[in-house]
Amino acid sequence: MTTLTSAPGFLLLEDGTRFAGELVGPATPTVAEVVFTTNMTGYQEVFTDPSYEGQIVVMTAPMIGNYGVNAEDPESPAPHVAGVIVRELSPTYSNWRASGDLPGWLGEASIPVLTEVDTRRLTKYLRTAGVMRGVVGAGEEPTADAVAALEACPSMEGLDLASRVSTRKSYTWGDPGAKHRIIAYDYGIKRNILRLFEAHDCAITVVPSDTPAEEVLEQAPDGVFLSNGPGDPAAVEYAPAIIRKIAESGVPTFGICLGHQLIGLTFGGSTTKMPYGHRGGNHPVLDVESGHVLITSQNHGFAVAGGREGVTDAPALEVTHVNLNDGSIEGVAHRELPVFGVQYHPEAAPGPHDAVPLFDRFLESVRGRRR
Ligand SMILES: NC(=O)CC[C@H](N)C(=O)O
Repeated sequence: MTTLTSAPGFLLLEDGTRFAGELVGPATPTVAEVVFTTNMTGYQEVFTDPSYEGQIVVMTAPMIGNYGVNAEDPESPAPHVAGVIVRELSPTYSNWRASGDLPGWLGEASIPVLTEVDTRRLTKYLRTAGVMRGVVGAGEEPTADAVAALEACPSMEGLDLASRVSTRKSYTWGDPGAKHRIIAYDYGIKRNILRLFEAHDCAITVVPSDTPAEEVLEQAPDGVFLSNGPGDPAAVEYAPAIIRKIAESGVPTFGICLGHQLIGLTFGGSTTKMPYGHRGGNHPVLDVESGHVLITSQNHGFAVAGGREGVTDAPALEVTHVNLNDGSIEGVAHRELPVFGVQYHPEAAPGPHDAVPLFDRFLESVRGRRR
């Protein structure tokens, strides 16, 4: 068990609002966009989800760390969050799966944790004022270097972080003899997506985010997957042209989160930054066709522009899912091509499994195309 050593620390938001806490981990100022997630469990999955690259995550669950960490839960090889803010960081843990403690695991990755923070006040503030950049640092008062670092921190809008986290080399996942061959564009892919494809009898080749469409089509995949990922979707400027070529070839194409947003951009739509995004495991989503409501896992700060009536400037797409809290677009499908995307996370990890059948829906279109 790591002995927790903490010193007074602070969070300073870009509008000057300050929150006091106790800093565990590196004392050098850490700057990033400050967002909150309402997941009650699954902190290791959250911290390793590449879509959280470049973000300091506030956990609204009041105690974090009490079941430790293990080798199976990470969604990628290492944590991606820039920092973590909690009400209480548990000094002890207990779970039959645990192989270590959370502070030690975050410490190894040099990720600061600001604990003893009034996370309820902070979350309510971000919900009203909107998410913004912030700096976490050591001391009772923000130091000059922390303020300077905050001023130099780029805005999330316009940032292409997907290219930063994407694999540099392609790799395979699953049994090479599996029934279906899927090529997955990696903008920041989560392991549970790969696991679910594997469980659906797929062999997956994961390719870098800028792989030319021709290279993918040459391999005659049964389906193409566009992954989740961090940053501003509109900043991944090379992606829409690639996706258009793949989609127009008739290969079934499925996108999750960033992948879904890129489908929106490919067919003429735009994306907008949301005031505070959707992050958590309890977001109600209406499946427009069936009228069923799914409780979904979410993690995004941008959305495809439009609403239930349609995707703005993209008449080729129909809206298949909408968020019941704010009416935002949660799913789109191409009216003629076998292409669809969802804003939420059917792979969960963490979160509810209501939407897992979407993988079957994708594989139905894959099978439909095979002779
Ligand atoms: N999980 C994701 O793929 C997130 C997509 C995008 N980075 C957003 O914040 O909206």
